[in-house]
Amino acid sequence: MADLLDGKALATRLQLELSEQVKTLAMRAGRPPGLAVLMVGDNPASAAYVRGKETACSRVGIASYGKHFPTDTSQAELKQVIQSLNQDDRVDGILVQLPLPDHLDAVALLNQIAPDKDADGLHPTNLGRLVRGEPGLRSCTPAGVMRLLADYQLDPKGQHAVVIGRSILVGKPLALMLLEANATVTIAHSRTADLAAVARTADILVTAIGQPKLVTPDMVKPGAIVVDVGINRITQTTGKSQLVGDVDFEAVYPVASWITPVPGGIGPMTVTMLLHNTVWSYCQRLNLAP
Ligand SMILES: Nc1nc(=O)c2c([nH]1)NC[C@@H]1CN(c3ccc(C(=O)N[C@@H](CCC(=O)O)C(=O)O)cc3)C=[N+]21
Repeated sequence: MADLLDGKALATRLQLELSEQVKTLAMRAGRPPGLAVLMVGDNPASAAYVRGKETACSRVGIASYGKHFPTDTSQAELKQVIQSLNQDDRVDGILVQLPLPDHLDAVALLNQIAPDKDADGLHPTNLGRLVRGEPGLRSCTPAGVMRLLADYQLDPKGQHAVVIGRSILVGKPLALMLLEANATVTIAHSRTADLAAVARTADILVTAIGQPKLVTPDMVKPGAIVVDVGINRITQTTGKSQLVGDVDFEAVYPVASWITPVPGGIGPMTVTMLLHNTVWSYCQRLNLAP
């Protein structure tokens, strides 16, 4: 029978700590930290996430400079907006909400963000720092996973971690962070032969796929730690919409030792790490000790 890894409770506690820290820092610096969130188009899920980020910013005293653009905004225009935010001294973090509409080249835009304002940690410079084990801005979702494990004193050292998913947003950076924490890491994905057998060897099983109920109990070693990064909105037979992860929670719960719920697991940790990154950039840029 598993215990819950309560991301929501930890996120609340960390955001409270951040708000105290920001109060003192802003007094010394004469201005609060600033985060610019760029959203293009009107995907309702993205709009909800962006609102969540803005609420969290105001909770901890970060000024948010949200910008919302119509779906048909051009690459050139967005590039210019990012360049002016790079120059804007009030802005310590810049985030481009993904996914972008099809006509836009997301990677090219992420590359425009000044690495010291890259709140999402997706710029090649920051991903390169992660590969080399140097300090830098770390991607928010994987950083949230690591912080949650650390808070529960679940040390990945010597453990076999299996990450299902190889995205730049989650799977790849998370595999590197687990490696940095001395886990033995396997990255599995849609072409992995006998995924169930690979998953079953995991002491720490992380899924970041975006497929409801992908992880069933036969894929989980008894006593494993299960971290569910999936965020899937499904419509129940009753017509109600519900947020679920990649793990068949009810069925896996009895097999695992620790498990993250969805909602209330990694989602709130992701937002908290974004705030943390913004404050970190602010301290670096202003030469403040945090
Ligand atoms: N550049 C970029 N960076 C991102 O970090 C990024 C992104 N684009 N695009 C979309 C994904 C998704 N994402 C979530 C963040 C918080 C919750 C979250 O807080 N979820 C709550 C529930 C929220 C609800 O009920 O809708 C929870 O899991 O408890 C979910 C998903 C960040 N993303």
